[in-house]
Amino acid sequence: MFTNKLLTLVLVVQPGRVLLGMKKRWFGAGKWNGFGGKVQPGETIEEAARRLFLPENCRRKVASQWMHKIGNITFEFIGETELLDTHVFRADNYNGEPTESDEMRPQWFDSDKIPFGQMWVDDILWFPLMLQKKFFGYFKFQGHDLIIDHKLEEVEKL
Ligand SMILES: CNc1cc(N2CCN(C)CC2)nc(N)n1
Repeated sequence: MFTNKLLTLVLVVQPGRVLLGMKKRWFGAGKWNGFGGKVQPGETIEEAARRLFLPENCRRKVASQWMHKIGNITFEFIGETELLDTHVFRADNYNGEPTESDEMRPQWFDSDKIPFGQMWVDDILWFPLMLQKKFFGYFKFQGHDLIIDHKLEEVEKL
């Protein structure tokens, strides 16, 4: 019935600010979001998260525990048989200078000025959880802007 697409999402949360990127094309274009994409065959979810977040020249220099898993959100879109199994990471010790790519335009936001009006509508629901706990989420979407059902629970372990 459903197939599962493995995706990553990396958020950099520092005291008083969060790094987001404006998606410039394809799925989710025009929305601020964390950084991520598809997990390729043969790589782990963590490897994909690093590959998609860190530029090539930084990967070797960054320790593996540099990012840690904080959430797992499954997105279902009515009428589609592919679930988006999104693994969320935090990379708080990031002290690089984010650079624009053809996919994303990075920008720092004050924690109390997150642009939820220009983000996926689920984000306002789970962002508060990512600050201190780990969480499981499930969001059923009608189109791209309407959540018709969702579950969200904090967990000790993912
Ligand atoms: C459908 N709602 C979504 C999708 C989403 N995605 C889906 C696609 N990904 C590559 C990145 C993350 N991210 C958020 N924050 N909300």
